[in-house]
Amino acid sequence: MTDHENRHPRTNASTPTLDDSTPTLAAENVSHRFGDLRVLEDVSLSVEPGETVAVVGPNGSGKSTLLRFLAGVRTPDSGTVTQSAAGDAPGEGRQSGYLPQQPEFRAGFCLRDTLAFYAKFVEGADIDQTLDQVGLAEIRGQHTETLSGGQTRLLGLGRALLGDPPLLVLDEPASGLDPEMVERLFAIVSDIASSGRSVVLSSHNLGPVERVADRVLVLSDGRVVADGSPRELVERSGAPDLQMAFGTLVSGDEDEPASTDARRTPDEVVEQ
Ligand SMILES: Nc1ncnc2c1ncn2[C@@H]1O[C@H](COP(=O)(O)OP(=O)(O)OP(=O)(O)O)[C@@H](O)[C@H]1O
Repeated sequence: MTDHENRHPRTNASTPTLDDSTPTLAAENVSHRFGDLRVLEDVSLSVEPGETVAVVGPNGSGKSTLLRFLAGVRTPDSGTVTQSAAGDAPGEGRQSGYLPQQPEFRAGFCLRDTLAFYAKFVEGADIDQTLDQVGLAEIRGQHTETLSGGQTRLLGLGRALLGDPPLLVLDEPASGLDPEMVERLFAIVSDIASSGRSVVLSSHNLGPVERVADRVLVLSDGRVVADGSPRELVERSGAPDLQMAFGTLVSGDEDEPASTDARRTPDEVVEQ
């Protein structure tokens, strides 16, 4: 995503409303092709205020493509995406924050100046508090080009959090983070959701997803093959936990007991 897209996301955003029953985000029958490749087919999704929805699935199943559409930085071939800032969630004026899978920042600027640049486009952003929230306060003076992959992702998370938007769309926010930061990241997500904001994230970290997500959408080859609470999906698959249920859910064999395939860890599925 370009800096321009980050500052001026294109969405079908509707006028913010005070009606609590309005979903923060609604996607209906989203389909998309890249040339001959069908990447998404009839994906529908609704996210309520305060809800955390995780999109999971194997590599190439369409998660990032879907999240770009949900964030409003790209438009699908067909279907609609509507963002509606509902209730009294904070962040009036900015409907969503987006963390792309590979956040990029201009070299030669320190972290604080970088967030200060983006904060100019956002009402009520607190740069120091945001740097503290994502665990980068101590290196606020460091230049962006000297950051590790995980630190760059945390800075991207900080950019998405600026101004407390009512909707956060986070593409693999935990990728490349050490175990402590993974826990911190999912704790931040929990805090955000408990303050009434909505989060859609994609992740291969199914342990934290099972603990934090209210709903899990499982994509396989661009289709939704399962959608439910972590507990529902685990029970439906017959596996002991979401990580073990993954293979069964992706293959659509939920009536079968957890197979050997289901016992592959997400990492094994990812790194095939
Ligand atoms: N710009 C593009 N042009 C052509 N094909 C694309 C493009 N972007 C993505 N694809 C293809 O679309 C499919 C879905 O990609 P996407 O990045 O959405 O998957 P993903 O589920 O996020 O994967 P991962 O877990 O590896 O990040 C893949 O087959 C990918 O190669």
